[in-house]
Amino acid sequence: MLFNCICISFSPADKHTKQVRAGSGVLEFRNISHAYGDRLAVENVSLKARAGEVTCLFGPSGCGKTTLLRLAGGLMPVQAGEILLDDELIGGKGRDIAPEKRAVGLVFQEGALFPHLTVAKNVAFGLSGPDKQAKAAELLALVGLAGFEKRYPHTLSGGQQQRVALARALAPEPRVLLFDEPYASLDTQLRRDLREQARRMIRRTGTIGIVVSHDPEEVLEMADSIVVLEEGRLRQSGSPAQIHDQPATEKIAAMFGNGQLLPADYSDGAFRHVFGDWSATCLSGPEPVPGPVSLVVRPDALELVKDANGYPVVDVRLAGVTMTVHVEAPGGEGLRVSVARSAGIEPGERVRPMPVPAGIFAFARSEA
Ligand SMILES: Nc1ncnc2c1ncn2[C@@H]1O[C@H](COP(=O)(O)OP(=O)(O)OP(=O)(O)O)[C@@H](O)[C@H]1O
Repeated sequence: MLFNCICISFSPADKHTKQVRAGSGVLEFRNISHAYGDRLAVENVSLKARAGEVTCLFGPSGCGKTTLLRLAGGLMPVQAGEILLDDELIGGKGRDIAPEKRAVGLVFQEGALFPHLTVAKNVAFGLSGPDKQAKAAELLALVGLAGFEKRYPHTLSGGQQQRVALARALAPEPRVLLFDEPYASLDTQLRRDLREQARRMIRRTGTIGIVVSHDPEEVLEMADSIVVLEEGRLRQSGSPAQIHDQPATEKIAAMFGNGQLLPADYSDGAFRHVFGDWSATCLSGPEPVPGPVSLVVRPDALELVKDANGYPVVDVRLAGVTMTVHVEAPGGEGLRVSVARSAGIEPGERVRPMPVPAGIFAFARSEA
């Protein structure tokens, strides 16, 4: 994650802008590897981000997301592999185009605005020509901040500052917009509004949007395409639906959809575990080989059957239109189950968690 980095780099709209705006631009990472000293942070990553779309780089802390973003922005030279913008080499093979010549805009966490400049001057920074103030005003209106031109950053809320940062990044009509966890410090509703706004602007302007995030909810909401990284390697890429519905690994299955890991043994078409036996009809994806498996169980992939011989409900929490019921196995293992509020389940009752058909993921487990 890059913090408080005043680093908006771009070049004015160039001959390629029209092409990108028409929706044909692609930013491509080809076999990118990057090491800090002798420590490999990114290993042989290839991906394409397309114009008018949001591509989210997703993964746990330290998996290499920011490193890829910095390489795309030209903030570090490419050590191995190539970065191409519309088939033109911009980084790699000894050719590293300077950040200010890349037509790339960066949006970071709070603190990215120039504190001594008004909102309008922040947005117009880097623009030239007599109409730059008019253009700044137009962009501020687009991000819902008409009338804020003369204010200074410290008089704005965090969300307003981020909208100014978005307007400023968009001002020079960059071909690529890079976002590094830009809304991480803001409250949920504001984050949702700002994501939506950034998404609309990227679509409308035909910009290539790349967003770094470790928040699965944010990624599912914002992305057209998700790239999942683990320890510097690309683990899976695809649409939000593909990543959510056909996760390639146990970790990905668990990260999206609040998955819970449940060790089980698979044999004779049934999974045996601390909450009883489940038939293999619960399985989403390929059948595992018989033996130890890890089941990934999402709270909304289970139903609760009231059963005096079942497992105790130890807690019930409100979760919007649903309730989250915590069920406990004899050994203390817990399972969260999402049920309708009308289900009328109370702590102390006994229930049996049963999977909905095709709702559970199973992955081979090496240890017995
Ligand atoms: N300047 C640096 N010097 C040495 N190691 C670094 C440097 N920057 C990053 N790293 C290391 O490289 C790896 C990848 O870091 P990177 O910042 O790309 O991860 P990230 O996925 O963006 O993490 P986060 O979500 O925490 O920001 C980490 O192990 C990190 O410690």
